[in-house]
Amino acid sequence: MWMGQSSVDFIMAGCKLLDEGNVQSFLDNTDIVLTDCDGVLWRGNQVIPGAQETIEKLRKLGKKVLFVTNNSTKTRAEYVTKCASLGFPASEDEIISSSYVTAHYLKYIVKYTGKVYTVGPQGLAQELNAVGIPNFGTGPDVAENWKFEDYTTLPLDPEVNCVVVGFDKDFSYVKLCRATAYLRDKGCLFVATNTDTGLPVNGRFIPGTGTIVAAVSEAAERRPDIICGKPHLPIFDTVLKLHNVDPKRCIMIGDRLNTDIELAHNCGLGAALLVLTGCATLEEVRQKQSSNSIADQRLVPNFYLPSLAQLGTLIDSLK
Ligand SMILES: O=C(O)[C@H](O)[C@H](O)COP(=O)(O)O
Ligand SMILES: [Mg+2]
Repeated sequence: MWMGQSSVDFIMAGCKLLDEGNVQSFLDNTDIVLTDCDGVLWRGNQVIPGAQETIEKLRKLGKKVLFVTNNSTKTRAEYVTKCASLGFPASEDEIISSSYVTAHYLKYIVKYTGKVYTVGPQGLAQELNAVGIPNFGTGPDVAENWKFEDYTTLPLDPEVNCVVVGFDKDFSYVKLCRATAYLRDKGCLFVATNTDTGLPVNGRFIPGTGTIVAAVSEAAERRPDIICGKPHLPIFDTVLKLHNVDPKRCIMIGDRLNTDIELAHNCGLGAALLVLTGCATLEEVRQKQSSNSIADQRLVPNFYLPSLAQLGTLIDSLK
């Protein structure tokens, strides 16, 4: 059942239901709403009921809404099209995707000048192209009648000094071998767009980018040097570069504790609101809430709602 618990029989000290008693101060302390996409606004191409209306109401209240997604499958321009088609009109600069963040981080922060071997989607390849970073690897790559000795003769491009892993629906054993061959050289940079383990699509959970990153990590016996998406800083650094916001006046609305909610803690945002239409459950929040580990406490949201629709209803109650 997607819509979370119908009633909650426990009150969690650190995490409160957003309600008519606290929503006014919640909104008064907010100028910028960073909203996650998969699991908050939509699941695959299925819009979550009430999400469009709530985004519209937030904008009517004068809040700047930014779409901050770990999804690396599209360029920002393609996200503008997707958002418009699903009823969330947005400009490119209002969309901060892990594909865009990864390309810009490599170009302008790492100042990477070589070629990239990409285990990832077209959207990521196009964002890398847009900043002038040559890359290859996207698309199907399978070997018929594979023999193990083929692995030792895989041609490696000497100009590749970075492997980037994103959401790759064409992931294959051959790609795993190529990525591993490059990454066995410790001087080759290992970059991941994000490490979400799964995402909600049309009522099912499908394996996320994190499962592909984990396969490459295990085979190469190393962890990514850089992870660009939530909860890591590069994606919020990009928000700051594009919009120069005050983190304390930002709230993060998300469906996953170890990306959306943890980002809020990592970046000192004003508050984090969890909605129960995607990955996380209240039981998970309760477990983190009652844990003694600081790492777990950083996954606890300030507020929760069954879905974004209820925030729209609360906004109506203020009139
Ligand atoms: O597997 C992935 O890449 C992620 O699960 C997915 O794309 C998350 O997107 P978000 O919830 O950040 O919009
Ligand atoms: Mg999500």
